[in-house]
Amino acid sequence: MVVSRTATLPEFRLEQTVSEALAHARVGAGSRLCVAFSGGVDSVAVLDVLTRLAPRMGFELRAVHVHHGLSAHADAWALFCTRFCEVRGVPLEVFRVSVARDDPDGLEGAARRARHAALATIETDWLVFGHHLDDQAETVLFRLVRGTGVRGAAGMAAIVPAQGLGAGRLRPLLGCRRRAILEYAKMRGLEWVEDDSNVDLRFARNYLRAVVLPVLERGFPGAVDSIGRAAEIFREGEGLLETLAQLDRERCDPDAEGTLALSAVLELADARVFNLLRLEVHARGLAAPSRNRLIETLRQLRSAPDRALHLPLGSAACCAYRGRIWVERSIDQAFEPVAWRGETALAWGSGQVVFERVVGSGVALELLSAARSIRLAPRWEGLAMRAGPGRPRRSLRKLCQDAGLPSWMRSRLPILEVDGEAAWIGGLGVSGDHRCAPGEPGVLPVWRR
Ligand SMILES: Nc1ncnc2c1ncn2[C@@H]1O[C@H](COP(=O)(O)OP(=O)(O)OP(=O)(O)O)[C@@H](O)[C@H]1O
Repeated sequence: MVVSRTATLPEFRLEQTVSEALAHARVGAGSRLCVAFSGGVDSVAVLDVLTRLAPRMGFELRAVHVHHGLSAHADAWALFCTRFCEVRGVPLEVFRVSVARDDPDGLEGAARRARHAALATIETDWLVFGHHLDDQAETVLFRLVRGTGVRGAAGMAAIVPAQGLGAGRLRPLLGCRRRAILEYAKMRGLEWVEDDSNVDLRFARNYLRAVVLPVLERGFPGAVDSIGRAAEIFREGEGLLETLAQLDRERCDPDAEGTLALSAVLELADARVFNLLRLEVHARGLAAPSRNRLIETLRQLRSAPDRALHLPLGSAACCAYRGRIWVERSIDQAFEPVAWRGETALAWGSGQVVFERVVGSGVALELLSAARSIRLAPRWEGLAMRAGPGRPRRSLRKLCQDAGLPSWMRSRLPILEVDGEAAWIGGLGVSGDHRCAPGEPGVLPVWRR
């Protein structure tokens, strides 16, 4: 969505901005909206506008307030939110979260994480936030000074459609200046609360908001608008880079396991390899790797394309083995056993294991139906398996050596454990004792990394 920006904002303009954003997101009769309601002026303004639009547009409206329990005023804010919503007949839910004071991300970061985790549990079509253009500029600057790429510099999106089970996210005021929202709130005679932590300059974001941005705007009038516009251009750029990465991915012979042909990857220009690896990392929900790590990874891949490699990429790792390359969560993840009750797929680390129904191959369905316990598990003490019918039982270490699997892969292999026995091992195959006879129905696990 292209964000429309307004310098001065009489009452009707704010309402128009919000209704345009709703129209872009195709919010209409029957849509469920839930305002993330802090009680601050931004979410107060959003909730006020939406309360007036709801009867006209026919959407359902409610609100949620997250009580962090950090400020001495936290109870008073929750009470304010409750009253504000009561008067307008908007159902409000108050979530209490606990925030660790010694979190490595700092208090601010930990509170944000706890808030987002609570909001992610809300069942609604759209979560609506009060972020505005000044917030956008602050976010972009914050990321730039801390180090970011095109995705980070794109700041926040006005519309983030729902993915999977989660709600979509709407920021209908993203094109409005903070002062225009204040003006609106005063004109409507609204009340709001001021978060005392917003003035604490020890917090990096507050310092940017209260000190850096005003100085910048004095020297460069229009700086906030320019940063907002740049963010939109970065967002377009991000979309194009993603498209390019997807095209490159297709050229690199992707297989069902999510691995790519290393030779095809190495034919790409360096910047395209970095772009492709960034997409692979992002697709697994992991933090973007630093540029230095990407440069080092590519250097090693180019200098030893035949070696089994496990190269750190921040919270991810780039793995190369027998001409294939893939990205996965870095080695320090813990793999926990998980029961299989016939699901079509189970998560495994940053990937998953998909269970395909087959005939004449895979694990015999008859054995699975008669089993008392079936789990997907990491290796266990004394684990042994026959690589084929009539073959000797071999330890996991020996099986991996026979198959040329590097030792760093052993701890992460998914194993289908049927009544305490390995029936299938990811990367190695189906056990000779569990294999399906020709013409018989079977289940073939496929490990997508
Ligand atoms: N305690 C809260 N409960 C519910 N919603 C909240 C709360 N705090 C903030 N929000 C929502 O998040 C929006 C942005 O708030 P604020 O600018 O304080 O957070 P931020 O930390 O800068 O942003 P973000 O959480 O998106 O990173 C608010 O307008 C509101 O919609």
